[in-house]
Amino acid sequence: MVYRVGLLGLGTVGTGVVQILQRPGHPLLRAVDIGAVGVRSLDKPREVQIPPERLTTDLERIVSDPEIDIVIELLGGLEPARSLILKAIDHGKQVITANKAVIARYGAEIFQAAAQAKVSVLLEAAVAGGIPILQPLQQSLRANHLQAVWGIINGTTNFILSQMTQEGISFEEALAIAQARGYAEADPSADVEGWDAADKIAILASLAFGLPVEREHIPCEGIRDISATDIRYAREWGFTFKLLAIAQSSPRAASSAGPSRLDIRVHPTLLPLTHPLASINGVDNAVLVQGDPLGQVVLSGPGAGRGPTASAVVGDLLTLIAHLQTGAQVPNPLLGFPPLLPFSAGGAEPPQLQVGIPLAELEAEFYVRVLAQDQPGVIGAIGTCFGNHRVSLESITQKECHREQAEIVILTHTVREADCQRAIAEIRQLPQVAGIPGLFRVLR
Ligand SMILES: NC(=O)C1=CN([C@@H]2O[C@H](COP(=O)(O)OP(=O)(O)OC[C@H]3O[C@@H](n4cnc5c(N)ncnc54)[C@H](O)[C@@H]3O)[C@@H](O)[C@H]2O)C=CC1
Ligand SMILES: N[C@@H](CC=O)C(=O)O
Ligand code: NA
Repeated sequence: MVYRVGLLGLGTVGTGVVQILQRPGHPLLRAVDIGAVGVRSLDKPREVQIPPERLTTDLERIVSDPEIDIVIELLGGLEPARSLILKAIDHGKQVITANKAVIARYGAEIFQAAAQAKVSVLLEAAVAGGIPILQPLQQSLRANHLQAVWGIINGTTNFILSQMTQEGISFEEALAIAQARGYAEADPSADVEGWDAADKIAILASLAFGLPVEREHIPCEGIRDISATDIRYAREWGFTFKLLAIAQSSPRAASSAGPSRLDIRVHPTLLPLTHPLASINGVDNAVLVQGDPLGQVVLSGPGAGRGPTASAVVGDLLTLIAHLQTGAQVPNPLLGFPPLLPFSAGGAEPPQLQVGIPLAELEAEFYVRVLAQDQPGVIGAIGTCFGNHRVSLESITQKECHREQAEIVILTHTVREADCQRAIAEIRQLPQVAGIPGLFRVLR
């Protein structure tokens, strides 16, 4: 039996998929025929050889072609990717995609359509590139009550932060390298602003906690405000910067009768150098899963790039073919979008989790860098502002002084974010203060 694949998109990942399929390392892949490849331009020079009659700009035709069994969507962006996936499902095709942006927003629609059409939609490549994480969450880890998923799940930003830390190169230089290596999204704002990590944590949380996660409800901050100075000071204090995506159940307050809440967010974070995620560098990603009775598991590896991402896509293809050969359907991973996935094994009730907690209500330690006139009493004035809002300080240090401006760096104890923000607003009003260029959460 031959399985005919229709490939949509022949960019970084699409080319990697063709390269694997043209030199198959697994006998099952010899049953795969690349029947059609949808591209934007027929004349563009390619790194892989595709018979010209199989290249087409008519992507609609591929997803409705009765000869095609499996559609692999590697276009990126929301449209036409979403419509093509839905049309492929409608025509009874199995679908593989790496498109987290589409799944995070339209997962419910897509998985409902797939359930109706009795086809599978697989997306291991969409989260953490080459690291197998969706399958483990769906199967090997299912016996647990999952409590937390913390991830470094954007390769571009982890690469940029690592390069700025280790090589001392600028943000722009590091981003240009990440783009040249094929890590970044077509619009790298999605990486830099944290939107791509938010798409991925929406998918992970939906799967881990078995409930729908509205993408817009995820507070999201990117890495643009992290300067080389902050990286250096953080290092001196034993911390490193990471763009963390967090999803964790947060027990309800004793006074509240409401449901427990799902704390879900993306933001730059200072982690102690001893933290299990602190040593994840370069384009690598890592996902830390905490559950009961499991404890903690960390899966790490290459999170972006041609080879690793294509490896995940072709892994899904193998899973699909193995199932098709026995007539079985691969269980769809994301039925948690509508809350159908049980929270734990054994048919327990789905959790009553309210999704999203405003950042102001959360607690963290904070790193703050203040620029102020180098005058007697300025540290005292800053300390008083923090004290006025019940923000206790672990450390307040004057660092370097440039043209009579001192850099004062503060590390708070664990405080409510709203209190810290009120203190910061008051500090900004001090006549000696010129600005607060650095304000970041510290998690341990
Ligand atoms: N590059 C990476 O490291 C990773 C990428 N992904 C995802 O994989 C997907 C593909 O990413 P890349 O290969 O990096 O992107 P890319 O931009 O290198 O490739 C996309 C290709 O699709 C083509 N395309 C886009 N819209 C089209 C249309 N309407 N008609 C015909 N062709 C069209 C583009 O011309 C381009 O050649 C995206 O969803 C991305 O988020 C996921 C994990 C890692
Ligand atoms: N742009 C993404 C690609 C993989 O998902 C990233 O940098 O992680
Ligand atoms: Na993956």
